Amino acid sequence: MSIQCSLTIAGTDPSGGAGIQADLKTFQELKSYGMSVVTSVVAQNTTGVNAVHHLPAEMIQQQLEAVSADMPIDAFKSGMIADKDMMKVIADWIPQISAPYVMDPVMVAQSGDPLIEAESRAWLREHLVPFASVITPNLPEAEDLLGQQIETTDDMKEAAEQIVTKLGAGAALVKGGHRDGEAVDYLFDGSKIHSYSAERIATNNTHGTGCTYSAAITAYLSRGIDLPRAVEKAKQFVTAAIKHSFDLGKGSGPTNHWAWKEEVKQWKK
Ligand SMILES: Nc1ncnc2c1ncn2[C@@H]1O[C@H](COP(=O)(O)OP(=O)(O)OP(=O)(O)O)[C@@H](O)[C@H]1O
Ligand SMILES: Cc1ncc(COP(=O)(O)O)c(N)n1
Repeated sequence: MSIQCSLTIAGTDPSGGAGIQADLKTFQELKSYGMSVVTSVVAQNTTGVNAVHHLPAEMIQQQLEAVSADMPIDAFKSGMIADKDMMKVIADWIPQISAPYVMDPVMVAQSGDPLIEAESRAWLREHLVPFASVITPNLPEAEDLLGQQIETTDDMKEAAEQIVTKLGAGAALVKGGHRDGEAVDYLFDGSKIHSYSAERIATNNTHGTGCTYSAAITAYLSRGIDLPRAVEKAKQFVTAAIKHSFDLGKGSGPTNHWAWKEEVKQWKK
């Protein structure tokens, strides 16, 4: 039996809704063998972040080498990369890997807690973004990357295009989760804009939606599905996960990684 493999390079969430834990659940659901390199151990739950312990860059390098020396990597993603030293070892490692790279440029948790050092953002933009096959910023992250405000639909499309043409990413998916109305995301794939729309679900349980979405794109890419279609399928996956999210914890609850199976049955009817 042949199996494709996905790797996540990210921080942890012991409450299981975001970070590495969300990524591995998503890979498993989408039939890609899941592997992980931990960047930071984060003591967090649905209400916020209590403490963070960053692993030494050397240890991240050792994990990357351990996994890539032995295992096939058909696609990989990154989430929380807190500082420049970590970014550097990842940037040095990437050229050996010939697989699609999905970058979720995680900057703050939904609770507002910062997950990346302010002074390392420029390094990420200049040295890591150009390696990304696709980058998946939410609106505040896209604003930070480009240093400009994004308000209208046209601004979002233009931002996706500029992240490719000015910052050098292969493709950019600007997500509209933080706007009102329909949840619409725009992908610029280097030649055209694709839009992905879903009903906005009235829920507070959106902890880890960005992690789940980028992990789903990674899993589909690992299986050889092309980017516009991988995003389309990942959007269906994350929408189902939000729609059937769990009222767990006292804050913003986690999404439901099993829900897509029920939804798929509905779509096929
Ligand atoms: N209430 C909602 N209803 C439907 N779709 C949503 C909702 N909130 C977010 N989404 C969708 O979920 C995906 C993740 O988007 P979002 O902009 O929330 O990412 P994010 O802010 O990076 O996530 P995170 O909360 O993990 O940081 C996008 O496809 C977005 O359109
Ligand atoms: C380790 C880690 N990575 C990413 C997020 C973002 O997820 P959210 O914005 O939903 O809290 C998080 N909370 N923790």
